[in-house]
Amino acid sequence: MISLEVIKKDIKNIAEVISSVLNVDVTIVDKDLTRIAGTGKYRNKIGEKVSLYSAFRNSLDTGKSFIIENPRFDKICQMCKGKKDCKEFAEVCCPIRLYDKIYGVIGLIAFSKEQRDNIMKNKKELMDFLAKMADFISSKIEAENKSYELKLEAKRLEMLLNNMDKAVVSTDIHGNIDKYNDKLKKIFNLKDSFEKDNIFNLFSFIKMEDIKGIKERYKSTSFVYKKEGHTLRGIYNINPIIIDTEVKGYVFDFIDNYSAIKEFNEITGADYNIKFNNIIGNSQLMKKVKKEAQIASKSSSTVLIIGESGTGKELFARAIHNNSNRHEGPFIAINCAAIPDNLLESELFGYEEGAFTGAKKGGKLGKFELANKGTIFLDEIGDMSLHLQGKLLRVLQEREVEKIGGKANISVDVRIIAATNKNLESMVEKGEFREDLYYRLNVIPINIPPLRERREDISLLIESIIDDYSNKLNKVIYGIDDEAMKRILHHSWPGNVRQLQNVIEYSINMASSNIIKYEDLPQKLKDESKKMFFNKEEEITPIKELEKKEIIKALDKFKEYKKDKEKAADALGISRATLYRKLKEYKIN
Ligand SMILES: Nc1ncnc2c1ncn2[C@@H]1O[C@H](COP(=O)(O)OP(=O)(O)OP(=O)(O)O)[C@@H](O)[C@H]1O
Repeated sequence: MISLEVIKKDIKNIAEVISSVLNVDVTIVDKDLTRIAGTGKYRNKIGEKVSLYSAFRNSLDTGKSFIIENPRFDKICQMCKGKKDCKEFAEVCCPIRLYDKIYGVIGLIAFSKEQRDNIMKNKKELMDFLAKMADFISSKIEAENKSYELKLEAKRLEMLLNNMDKAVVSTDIHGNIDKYNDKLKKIFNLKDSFEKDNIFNLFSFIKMEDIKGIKERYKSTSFVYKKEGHTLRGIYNINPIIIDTEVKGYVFDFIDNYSAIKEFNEITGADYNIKFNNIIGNSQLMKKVKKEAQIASKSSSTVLIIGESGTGKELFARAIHNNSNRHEGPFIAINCAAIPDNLLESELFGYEEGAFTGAKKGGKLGKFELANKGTIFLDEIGDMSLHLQGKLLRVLQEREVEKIGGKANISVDVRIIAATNKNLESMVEKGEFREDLYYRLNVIPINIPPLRERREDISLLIESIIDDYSNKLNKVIYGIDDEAMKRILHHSWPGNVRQLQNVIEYSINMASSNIIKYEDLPQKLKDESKKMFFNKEEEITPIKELEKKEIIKALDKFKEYKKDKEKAADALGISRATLYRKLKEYKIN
């Protein structure tokens, strides 16, 4: 809510007009009872506060207009401290209102009988006139409010624009620059005079034909900007400003390569922060692998990670990147098996505008370009076609990328980590994988052992997975009982850690107590246990151990009952006395 002070020049003029028309003294106060305008005797008192118990206060509080015909005797005057010395013959108050808010009061004061008679003669006309004057002031307030709101909005937008990660510029339909943010000047290194320029002159990679007729956001076109030794690569979008189906202008937003990579990583939900201590495993085998990977992280040579599916190959690749001197650069992962060959080529190497039918305007940045100064993780490299293997080999040898349809090669500074669950050596023998590429990739091989070869790690992994998933699933699970653990330890874990995660997630869902029990495990795992019962290879459990386990199970089952021991003995098919004897024998409390 603005104060009348803001429009005091107008208010003073209005006070003078009223005074000269009605031949009485005029005072106009704001909502804090500060005199904003005054005529005659009150001219010298502008800026002072009027009495807290005055008629003005009454008008401000009630929002009503009134005439005090008999000052000192009127009800309103009873609280007034200046009552005794009051020289007024009459007083009129009219609030200044805009919608439901009162901004101040116009007051007329008669200091002579003649002035009072004047007021009393034309009461109605006078009140109408004052109401009109109050409305006039209100309209000024409204205009001022609007201009204040506009200023505030403009400031807000300016702050928003300048705090954006993207560089932004808006133009009219002819491309004349209108507004822009600080980031635009910064990333393109622009001189002040650029504002008078036209977007097509400023950025030659944007063509008038590109924006003509576009009715919706034109997305992710890559650009290269070169001027006076300053080069910038990135992606831009064109957003038409549409009002009532008509295009009125455009907003262009730009992100540089580095931000594009960050955006890419956010889209894929990549976890940036994997470190070696996030990789669980204390077995001798894992300790050895972690040590090798730590050494590899300090080198820039190519790493080939070999391991079955779900053993943590990507986890290792991320930890290597995060522990390397490239950790501030991007980590770009791409699964070579998940993308059809022709698309994989443009994903990896990008293409120039017009490289093929259907190619996007402005072309496309490849993952190698995006990974510049960072690491590219080529997962499932064994699934890459021989044609792409050849292109990849060239990148490894020349450290340059050849874009599809590109005239010049682009040099890149990328560390390559490849991974496979296939036996590349036998693929080489069969002619399915290029031998030269295999040797280029296999500079530092890291073999991740499958879970079945490091069963010592299983309980640690389970602990961490339980922590993780009970949080995610909002359940309180403290651990796993011996029987369930034994079953898990005997499983062959073809899906490795990923499969273990699935089994624990399932069991946490099924668990009806705070401990995962055998019955909570997936049926497939339990069925295997039955099969194992008949398997001669399996170790034999001593009868006494089986008996002890069944007794514990029965006690646990009936622990909530008053006659728990009696019920447990019944279920076990033994007498209570025998149960007590066995509890003593097996030292069960
Ligand atoms: N040692 C480990 N400690 C903690 N979590 C692990 C470990 N190994 C694997 N994981 C987890 O198991 C899952 C699978 O790991 P990851 O994707 O790294 O395996 P991968 O070998 O790359 O699998 P694929 O070959 O199928 O791509 C992930 O959720 C990962 O966090």
